[in-house]
Amino acid sequence: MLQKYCFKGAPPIQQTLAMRKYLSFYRNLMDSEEPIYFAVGLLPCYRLWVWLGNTLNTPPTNAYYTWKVENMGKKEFERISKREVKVPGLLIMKDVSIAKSEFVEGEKAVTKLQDYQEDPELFRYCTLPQILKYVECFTGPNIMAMHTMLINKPPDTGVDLFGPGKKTSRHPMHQDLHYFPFRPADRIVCAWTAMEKVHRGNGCLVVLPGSHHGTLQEHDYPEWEGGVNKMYHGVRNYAPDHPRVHLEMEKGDTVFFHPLLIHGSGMNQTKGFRKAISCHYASSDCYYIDVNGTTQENISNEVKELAVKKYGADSVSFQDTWALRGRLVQGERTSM
Ligand SMILES: CCCCCCCCCCCCCCCCCC(=O)SCCNC(=O)CCNC(=O)[C@H](O)C(C)(C)COP(=O)(O)OP(=O)(O)OC[C@H]1O[C@@H](n2cnc3c(N)ncnc32)[C@H](O)[C@@H]1OP(=O)(O)O
Ligand SMILES: O=C(O)CCC(=O)C(=O)O
Repeated sequence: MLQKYCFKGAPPIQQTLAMRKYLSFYRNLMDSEEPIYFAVGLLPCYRLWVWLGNTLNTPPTNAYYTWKVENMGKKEFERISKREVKVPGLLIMKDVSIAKSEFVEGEKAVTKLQDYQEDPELFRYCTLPQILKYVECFTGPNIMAMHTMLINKPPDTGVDLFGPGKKTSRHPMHQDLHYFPFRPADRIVCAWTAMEKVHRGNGCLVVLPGSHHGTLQEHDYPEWEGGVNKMYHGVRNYAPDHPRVHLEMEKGDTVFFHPLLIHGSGMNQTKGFRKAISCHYASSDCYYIDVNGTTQENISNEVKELAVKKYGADSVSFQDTWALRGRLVQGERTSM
């Protein structure tokens, strides 16, 4: 363990007065009280770790970076999934194959946290300098975090929980620009970070290289027998023989991609959940467009319907749903 945390030899740490007091407090508690008091006594420590994690600027080269990423983001995901914290505006989405099941609970029932921008712990991802330094190359200095997701791709093997291999964990091939009523496309970029090793077996991202040089295509629900998740539209026509690249990634690896890039993800054939966190950024100098009469009208209607149903916002426009959710992460909020 000492080696794992990069200690060389026995650490020459001497107890200070404060440390002695701290330890003797716990020792007394253990000696004189029921075990539950000890557990309660440790609670400030639980809060302290989170505070330390948030306060320390730990770059990916630091030996504790992986530990921190693993413990902070995943812990917050668990707390949200168990409804221990309630985050304003956040949608907790279940996979379509289990949406109506009462038997799957907690984090196993959650396929995606949509719009986590009001959760300080998760939103810290969108503000990481290590990410923003690349984002800025696309957006310029005024940066908005427009769309945030933590994706918990469920197993789709047909084992116990999810029925006989419905393949609903797949994400159809699509272009993210289909969802966005703002332009120009070249000032929008997605950062997608693997929260664990992702590979073909657990449904890594699949991309059609070069497709971002094309135009926005018509999207709709694919005709999948096992059902399709809400708003998982796919490109209607793309050349089936177009070369594909599977993005196999290590935990913490991040890919940045253009909103016209045709991409999706495969089915998760493992028994574990495949987690990734993402943010779509746009320059705050972008401008909103009217999508009525365009191929984006179908998604615009679905999003407005959802805004009415979930938030009672019946006069909200498609553009407003984005303006309300967008958060400035760097520079000035000029037009978005
Ligand atoms: C003012 C601010 C406004 C904010 C608006 C927010 C807009 C979100 C916009 C998303 C933009 C996405 C941009 C993405 C770009 C990247 C590409 C994607 O990820 S693309 C993908 C992006 N797409 C999204 O992220 C979708 C966003 N999520 C949602 O829309 C909701 O989670 C929900 C409606 C699917 C379920 O709400 P929930 O409260 O849990 O459920 P209920 O109990 O209310 O049940 C209602 C009915 O829905 C059924 N049902 C349940 N689950 C599913 C399912 N998975 N599939 C299908 N159906 C499902 C359920 O069985 C019931 O049916 P019935 O009994 O009435 O027959
Ligand atoms: O994480 C995935 O499985 C797919 C995510 C995706 O396609 C997207 O964020 O646009």
